[in-house]
Amino acid sequence: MTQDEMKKAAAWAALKYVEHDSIVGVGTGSTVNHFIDALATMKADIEGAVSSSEESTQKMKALGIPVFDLNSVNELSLYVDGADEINASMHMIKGGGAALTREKIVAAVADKFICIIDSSKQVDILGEFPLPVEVIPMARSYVGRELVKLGGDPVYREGVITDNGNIILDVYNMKIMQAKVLEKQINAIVGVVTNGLFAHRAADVLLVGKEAGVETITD
Ligand SMILES: O=C[C@H](O)[C@H](O)[C@H](O)COP(=O)(O)O
Repeated sequence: MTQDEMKKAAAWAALKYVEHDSIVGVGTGSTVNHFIDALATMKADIEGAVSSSEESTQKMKALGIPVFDLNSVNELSLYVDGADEINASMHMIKGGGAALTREKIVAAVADKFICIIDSSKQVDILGEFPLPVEVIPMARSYVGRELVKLGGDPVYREGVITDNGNIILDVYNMKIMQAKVLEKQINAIVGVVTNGLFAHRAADVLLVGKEAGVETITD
């Protein structure tokens, strides 16, 4: 099985959590793209989706899945998204595709977060994958200096502007032992919109695509 086939297997396994007539929170990325393909097969059975990025919105609209503004939705039973890394506490690093802020917002509203990954994303310690931080452009240098004080090596992601008009700093060389603490510390830096640690809003169910099939892990 290729890595993409493992992503696809995990993504299709998430379909069974989708409730009849519901509005589904949809993440962003190559794994979620498989989920959107899967969701399209039951579009007549759901009300629609709330999207976490322009990329996912375009794909869903092209497949005929109605996309709702989050402000018009009172509750979401489900949010389905991938991750760049996830540990045994279901804490994640996300934002490899620069969609972290909208993902965090939609995930915050949802009752249940289903994380879909291939097995390469499971780690013992978070931080091998550089931690994305969305930053207001004029604060880039200041936030960079503050991130160095926290022990990281921030690198400006050249040529990337988020859906919210901001920039991304990727923080290298962080061995993240206390994800909740670090998530808060980084978010407290003025000029940071949010960071890609999802520890306060961790995953509830993890679906891992593996050679042998899809493993389900619950918190
Ligand atoms: O900004 C992007 C998201 O956080 C993605 O969920 C994450 O990067 C995983 O993406 P992929 O499924 O492409 O590995």
